[in-house]
Amino acid sequence: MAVDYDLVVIGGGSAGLVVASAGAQLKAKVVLIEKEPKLGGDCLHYGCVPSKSLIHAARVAYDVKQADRFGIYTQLQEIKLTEALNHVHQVIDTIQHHDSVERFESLGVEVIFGSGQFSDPKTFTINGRQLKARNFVIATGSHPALPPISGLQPAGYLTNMNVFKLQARPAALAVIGAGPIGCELGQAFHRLGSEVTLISSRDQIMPKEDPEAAAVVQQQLEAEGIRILYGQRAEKVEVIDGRKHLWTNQGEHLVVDEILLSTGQVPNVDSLNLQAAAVEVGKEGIKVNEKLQTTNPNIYAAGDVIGGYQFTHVAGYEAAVVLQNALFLPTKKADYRVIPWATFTEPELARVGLTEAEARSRYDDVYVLKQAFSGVDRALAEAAGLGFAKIITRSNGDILGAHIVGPAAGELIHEVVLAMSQNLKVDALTGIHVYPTLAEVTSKAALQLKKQKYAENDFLQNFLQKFFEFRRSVA
Ligand SMILES: Cc1cc2nc3c(=O)[nH]c(=O)nc-3n(C[C@H](O)[C@H](O)[C@H](O)COP(=O)(O)OP(=O)(O)OC[C@H]3O[C@@H](n4cnc5c(N)ncnc54)[C@H](O)[C@@H]3O)c2cc1C
Ligand SMILES: NC(=O)c1ccc[n+]([C@@H]2O[C@H](COP(=O)([O-])OP(=O)(O)OC[C@H]3O[C@@H](n4cnc5c(N)ncnc54)[C@H](O)[C@@H]3O)[C@@H](O)[C@H]2O)c1
Repeated sequence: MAVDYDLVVIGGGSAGLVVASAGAQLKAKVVLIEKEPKLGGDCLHYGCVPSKSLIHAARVAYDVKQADRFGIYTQLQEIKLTEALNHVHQVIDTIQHHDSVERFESLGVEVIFGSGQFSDPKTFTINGRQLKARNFVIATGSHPALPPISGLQPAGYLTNMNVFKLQARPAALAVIGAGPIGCELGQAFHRLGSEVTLISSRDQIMPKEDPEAAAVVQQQLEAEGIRILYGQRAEKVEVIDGRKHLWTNQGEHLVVDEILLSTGQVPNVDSLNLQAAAVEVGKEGIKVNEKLQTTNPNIYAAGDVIGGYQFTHVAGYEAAVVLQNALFLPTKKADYRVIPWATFTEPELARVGLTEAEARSRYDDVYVLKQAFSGVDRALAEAAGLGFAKIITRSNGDILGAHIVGPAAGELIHEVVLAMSQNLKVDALTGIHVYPTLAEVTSKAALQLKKQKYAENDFLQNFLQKFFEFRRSVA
């Protein structure tokens, strides 16, 4: 049976845009469907871009407040949240040009706005049209989870979907959930003048991270004045005299002006009629195999909608895997061995590969190579000596993972990412680094393997001692 398209891509965000543009440039006939009136998805409109833009404004405010450390005395007169948010929206508008319909159409992609659904395993119906394609790609992303908190709905709450449209700064803000969204936005709002309480369901913030690295961020958040409630869950909310009263399961009672939810993301699958297409959904999202085929092999899925690593760069990587499999032979498997990510708090926290605990559960010969930023001259020059780099290796120098918490951690991690992706030994990171740079933290950490092994090797130390004694005696 002939079909109209090579690819129907559903969802115009990080994953869908890569599949659609690259597919069209490879001369496939591609249609892209987006339910919102703009392309770009969460990352551009409600996620990475607005959050990082607001974090930058917040950092400027913090630096101004801290300037007296360097003998610079200035008075911070006022912080206007709405003007900080203007910066956020200007950045979105600038990037939007790159994700414009015109640009995609000029690449040869047909763009349809609307919300459709599968009518059978080979047909997607939208705006009264039946689109038949050789392959489909579901890239519909995710939306914020709504935890079962009594009274939350009527009291009203913020999520990443509406927080960047606030018209006034909340004097007091409760942030429910201490994952990356809660920590990044909690610190940003606090620096912009809100009194912030972060509710962490665990006894540590950012539970997916190396505990020692997360503790450094935790220490900084608390030092700045953010209150963190540990091992507590928000349970009940009530509006009394115009303010939001929140109770936790430990009986803690907060009175705030706004509540920000950051309790995880849920895949966008409900309106697609996936049953008609024989596409199954699991606990985390659409079920896929290693080639990112759903339970219907002609339908692929990528990005947040399949759960797993919910990051823009992972969505882009999965899009590339899908593109190759859907347009050519389905032989490419997604490989998640070297996936980096960073949380853009200050200090930043970046990670790639295994944690120390994960590494020790798999191997007996694990080495932990650690270098504090307090031993990196450039970090001291910039008064940013908090944090460390930790590289996890095996005895033979194989790199299993790395965790960097400190200045520019999100940039610095890439040297380790390159080494891991190319299967280089940790020694490759000890090459000459420019002095004084923050990147020395990686080379100094990497050098620790040789140092630790030498410290363990009594035989070599004794041998060298005797060798030099002998040489002195015959000189
Ligand atoms: C506050 C926040 C900060 C973040 N910061 C970072 C960061 O710094 N770095 C990072 O790597 N990641 C970050 N992320 C995660 C990142 O935004 C997501 O992982 C990424 O956007 C996922 O891409 P996607 O293509 O799967 O989904 P999206 O980019 O959300 O795209 C999905 C698209 O599908 C559309 N859609 C949904 N349903 C339908 C339907 N039925 N029909 C048609 N279209 C539909 C949506 O409107 C959307 O345009 C952040 C997320 C949040 C919430
Ligand atoms: N810098 C980045 O790359 C970045 C930034 C922000 C978000 N993201 C992505 O967005 C995704 C979602 O982020 P997130 O922070 O919402 O999710 P998350 O799942 O990482 O963290 C949510 C936290 O909220 C807790 N929680 C759930 N219900 C609670 C309750 N009732 N009370 C208190 N705590 C509760 C959970 O236990 C969890 O620790 C992340 O997985 C990440 O991939 C990435």
